[in-house]
Amino acid sequence: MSQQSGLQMQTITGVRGQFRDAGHLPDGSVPEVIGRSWQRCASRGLAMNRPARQDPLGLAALRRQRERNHDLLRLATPELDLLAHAMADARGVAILTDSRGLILDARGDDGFAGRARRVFLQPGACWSEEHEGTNAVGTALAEGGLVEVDGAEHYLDENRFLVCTAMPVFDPSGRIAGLFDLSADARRPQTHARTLIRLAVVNLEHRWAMQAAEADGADLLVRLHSHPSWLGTPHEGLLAFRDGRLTAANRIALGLLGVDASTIGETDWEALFDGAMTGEARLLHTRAGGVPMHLRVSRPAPAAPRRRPTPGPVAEAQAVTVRGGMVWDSGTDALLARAVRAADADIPVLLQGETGTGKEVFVRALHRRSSLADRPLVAVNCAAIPEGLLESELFGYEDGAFTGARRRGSTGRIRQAEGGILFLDEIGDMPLGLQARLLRVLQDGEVLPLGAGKPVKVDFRLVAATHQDLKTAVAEGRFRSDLYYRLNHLSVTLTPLRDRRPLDGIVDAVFAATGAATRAIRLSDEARRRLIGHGWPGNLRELANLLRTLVALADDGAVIEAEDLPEDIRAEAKPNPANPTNPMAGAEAPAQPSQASLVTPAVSASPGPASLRALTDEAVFRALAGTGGNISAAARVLGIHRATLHRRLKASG
Ligand SMILES: Nc1ncnc2c1ncn2[C@@H]1O[C@H](COP(=O)(O)OP(=O)(O)OP(=O)(O)O)[C@@H](O)[C@H]1O
Repeated sequence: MSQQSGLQMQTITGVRGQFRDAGHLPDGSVPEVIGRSWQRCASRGLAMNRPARQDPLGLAALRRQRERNHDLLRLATPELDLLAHAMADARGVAILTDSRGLILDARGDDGFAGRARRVFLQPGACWSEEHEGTNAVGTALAEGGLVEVDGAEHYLDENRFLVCTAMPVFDPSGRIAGLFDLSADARRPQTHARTLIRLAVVNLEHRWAMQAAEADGADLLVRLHSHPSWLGTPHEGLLAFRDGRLTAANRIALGLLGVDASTIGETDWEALFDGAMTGEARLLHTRAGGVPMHLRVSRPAPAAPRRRPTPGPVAEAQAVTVRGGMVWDSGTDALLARAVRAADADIPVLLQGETGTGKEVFVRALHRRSSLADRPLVAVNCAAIPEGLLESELFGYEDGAFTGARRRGSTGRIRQAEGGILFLDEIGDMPLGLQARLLRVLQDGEVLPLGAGKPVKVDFRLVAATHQDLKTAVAEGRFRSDLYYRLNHLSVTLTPLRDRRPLDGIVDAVFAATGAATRAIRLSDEARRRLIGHGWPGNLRELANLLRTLVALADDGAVIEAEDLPEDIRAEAKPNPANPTNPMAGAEAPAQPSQASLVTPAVSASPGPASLRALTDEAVFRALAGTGGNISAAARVLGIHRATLHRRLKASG
């Protein structure tokens, strides 16, 4: 996304005026795609100054729409999770809509989500051009491709505070099935939205085409590209045939063949290729355009074989479930059920656990399952906000409360959580002075914004989390005992990964949640044993990051071997499922364990320069998403200099 400079802003404001008053749009004054959209809006009689007007669906109706788009929602979850993670830090939201622009899911920064709701950028609202004029969602659907709408390029005056990038998702029959959108405040630079969204769409469409080939009983799967080293990456073309007839394709394949979606279900091999359907790897010419294409032909991967049950009680082996891409062992599931009951009964929940055990994931699941699912969840990481800012961030301030305050004051995060859940992460890091103020809010049910004369009533449920041992912090005088007792009504401690059971089931489920099976990627028995025997000082974060990266970097059909694992996991002498002697067990985890070594397979396994580019894109996407879009952190994860990463993003953005 580009951020409009002050000058551009003035110019476009002038252009808006001319267009509104005289219907005149000077050549080159706005991007062509924006100009076309403004013309469409004007011809529908839409006025630029029309106030936000929407009638978002209620919960039951929205649920029905979500059920109707069940395949899209299920398949898009991993990408939406990653995009939401990136947007949480970029202070924006990631959105998934249906094919008409109805918002099915919106996640990311809660503060921005609150502002977005004021213009109905929220689940249940429809952002087609008919409803909202020029906007990334509606305009990308109208144009059928990636569209960015920045600030005053929005048609309605009210939407000018937004900068949005959107791209439609095509299903394997070539129809628009939905769309990803990244929206944020137009004043914040969002430099990598285009790259993130493109990679998300390419990944999703590739996975969808693979699944469709399997589900439709295709007897032939064809991967194609003009350059052979792109084969086996999400950037390859995919075609599925049954009895010689084309039954599914991804958008890349249609583009490479120079045909449109109407050929799916209608055309056969001979109409597409200038050569017979024989052999496994071939170079054939396309009928349309005669371009030479490298093909890899295979039978679609059969459903992944079930593992033989591992020793141990059957009930344990079944006690791992995957929901929304997250993995729940029955022990943690039972803790979640208790925490939901407590939150529903307005009992504060205190969540403790080592770093990476999934505390934040737990709280988001708690919110979704609780009776407050349609109310706000406002998350504040007390360790991430500088001490001097935390007070105003939490409690808000009145107009002109202090120098530098935004003119119109700020409600503060506590009041934003009104009617919902306030999640105070890393509460052990809250300075003592603020602990006293927070205690007062909890006791009195009212908050006094900075510079305000009188307090404001508040009503919210509290969930607090920390990786510190709060009892010790109290004993050492770093945490107020009265606040500790106030928070600690229901205390939930998330078990470190090394002590969770069944650990083999968790490793298998986290691996399955990466979507490995749809690309026929397997773990060798030795690699799996090593993973089960590792001490996992970084807990679920370390396991999930490692498996996602290994799968992203592997070729389709590959077997991930023990040699592909990072040095510290490979080097562990005696794999042992319970791993009680692991020297790292119980130690404070490093901030980003093993991550420098994660990228090794990307380089060593890459088959060629073009393919390396695709794999790098994938690794960059994962690293950015995994670090909330933070360039420096992503560069560290990838083991490259941040300037190199900037350059790479510019090149692909
Ligand atoms: N139940 C789960 N299933 C699969 N992956 C998970 C699960 N919980 C956590 N993860 C992975 O671990 C990462 C970190 O989770 P989360 O941020 O919730 O941990 P945390 O305990 O809050 O960590 P910290 O204390 O460092 O803030 C997630 O982004 C996800 O990749």
